[in-house]
Amino acid sequence: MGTIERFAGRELKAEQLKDVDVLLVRSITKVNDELLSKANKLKFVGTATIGEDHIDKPLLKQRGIEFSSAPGCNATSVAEFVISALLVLHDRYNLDFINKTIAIVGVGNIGKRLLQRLNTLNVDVLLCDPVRQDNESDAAHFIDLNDALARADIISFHTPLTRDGAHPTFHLLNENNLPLLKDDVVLINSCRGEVIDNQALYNHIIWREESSKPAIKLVLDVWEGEPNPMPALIEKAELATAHIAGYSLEGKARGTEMLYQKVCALVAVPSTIKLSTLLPIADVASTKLAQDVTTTEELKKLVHLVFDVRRDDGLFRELLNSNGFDWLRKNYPTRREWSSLQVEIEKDQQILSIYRK
Ligand SMILES: NC(=O)C1=CN([C@@H]2O[C@H](COP(=O)(O)OP(=O)(O)OC[C@H]3O[C@@H](n4cnc5c(N)ncnc54)[C@H](O)[C@@H]3O)[C@@H](O)[C@H]2O)C=CC1
Ligand SMILES: O=C(O)C(=O)[C@H](O)COP(=O)(O)O
Repeated sequence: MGTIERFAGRELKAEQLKDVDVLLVRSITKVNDELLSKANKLKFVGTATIGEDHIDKPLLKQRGIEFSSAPGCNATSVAEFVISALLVLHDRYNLDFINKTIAIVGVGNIGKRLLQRLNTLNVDVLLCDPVRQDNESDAAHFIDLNDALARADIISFHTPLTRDGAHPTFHLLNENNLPLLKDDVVLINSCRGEVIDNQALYNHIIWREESSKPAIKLVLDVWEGEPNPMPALIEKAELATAHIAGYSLEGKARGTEMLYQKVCALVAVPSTIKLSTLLPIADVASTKLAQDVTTTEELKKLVHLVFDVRRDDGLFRELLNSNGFDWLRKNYPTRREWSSLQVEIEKDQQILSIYRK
């Protein structure tokens, strides 16, 4: 479709965009006025990500530059990251999330996929999404944030990072509402680090320790100040990872394919490459069970056969200081989604692909 020049995500300079028609980025490239100051021919900006907070969209609109992100591309990956993490906590503390109340804050593509999986397991779920609540007629099933924080045993954040509008999410969880959390709460953030005030969270953790209160069980994939997360907060996390919740092979490939389709349309070239032909067979592509999955322990074995987040937590703690946050993400080992595993239930000779979607 044209000449391709590659660049390191954080190092792109304005001068490199002179005479460039199409710019394709990921989340670590800030597309702003300074970067586009020499972009004299730019027609399209694409980000192979769900999040758009690194893109100055009003600027692109004002300059007549078309834009596309990759909505939902790695939503399944994040939802499966959350359940993999919850199953680690089951292993460590016999914490059976299936019998707990889970609040999903932000019920969009990721929140809905997480809800779908939790519904399959008959988990009691609370939903908080004031934007949808404002705009949908049947909004009765949404509750407000403070209610969710006070009632939930497990809270998982899946909002965009926004600083304006009716319901901004910057520091959504902060020193004012952290005290609402239950004593034995599990707190998961795999959306954007800035949605939780990290300093306030750390201060709250220390306050709990000094008050001999139970520790929050913390699962953090995203951090304020990336690529330099707060070391003291890492130490307090049950599971700490380098912004990889969306890093399944399928998720990355879907994001790339979505931009490929957009650029093909832009330059009026037929799209000929199909994602499905590019994905390799998973290392563990099939397994046999004597009977269907009926316990959390059995579910844990199956889910962790595909992806056990302790692998990524171990790499993060081992290599962050020597190799760095960006290196961990750039060298992320292959990880697949549940749909890559076919499960044969011997009992009744059925071939099931559990969790196909
Ligand atoms: N850690 C990772 O690797 C990844 C992180 N993400 C992050 O997760 C975010 C969510 O992804 P999706 O669910 O696909 O986006 P989405 O746009 O489909 O859903 C976001 C939902 O949050 C809701 N929301 C907005 N403001 C809110 C508020 N103040 N309180 C509660 N809900 C609010 C929206 O109404 C929407 O329903 C992305 O914007 C991105 O920042 C996404 C993919 C991977
Ligand atoms: O899709 C999103 O939004 C994410 O947070 C991705 O995980 C970002 O991945 P990179 O673009 O930082 O590789």
